[in-house]
Amino acid sequence: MITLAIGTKNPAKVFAVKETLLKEPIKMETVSAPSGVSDQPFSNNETKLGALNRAQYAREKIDADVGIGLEGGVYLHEGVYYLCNWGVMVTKDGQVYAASGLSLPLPREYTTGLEAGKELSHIIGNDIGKKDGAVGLLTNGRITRKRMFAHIVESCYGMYQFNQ
Ligand SMILES: O=P(O)(O)OP(=O)(O)OP(=O)(O)OC[C@H]1O[C@@H](n2cnc3c(O)ncnc32)[C@H](O)[C@@H]1O
Ligand SMILES: [Mg+2]
Repeated sequence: MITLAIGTKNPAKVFAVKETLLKEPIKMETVSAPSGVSDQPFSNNETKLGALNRAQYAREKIDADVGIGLEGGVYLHEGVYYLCNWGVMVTKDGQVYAASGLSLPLPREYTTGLEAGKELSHIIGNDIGKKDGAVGLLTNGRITRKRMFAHIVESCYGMYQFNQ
């Protein structure tokens, strides 16, 4: 049995981790963890760093064997803003497993607010980040934030297992 610290209280992220790793010999605990980056990350680098910071903070906070952080952001590609999503898993002995997930173009109507410094979840409203996410909205409910992050969690944990 290993212990895993989940670096967020956001239900979409927490359930993505808990449901994915349900059958594994893991004791899971959620920890409110700061990302250490902007509330609205603006690049893949910044988004990935936010996930890493949350994973490390959460793991250290409860001295767990493993920590995981998940972070959403946007980046500019060929003049269009895309959503991006990253997960990072860290271990007590310094292993780091990072994976990125679904990336989708954002419609122009949302990007004006982003450029004015607003957070995407505040532009869309309705607590979207804690529910189906922008990915859920833009895929007409087919790929929810939980499902998208579950894929990332599965990938990080798979890489962790492969290396034990
Ligand atoms: O910080 P916590 O409490 O964990 O939850 P959060 O919803 O703020 O999650 P992030 O910091 O990872 O998200 C960064 C921003 O992107 C927003 N967002 C919402 N849905 C998204 C999606 O599908 N992909 C990327 N970013 C999304 C999110 O609400 C934030 O404004
Ligand atoms: Mg946030």
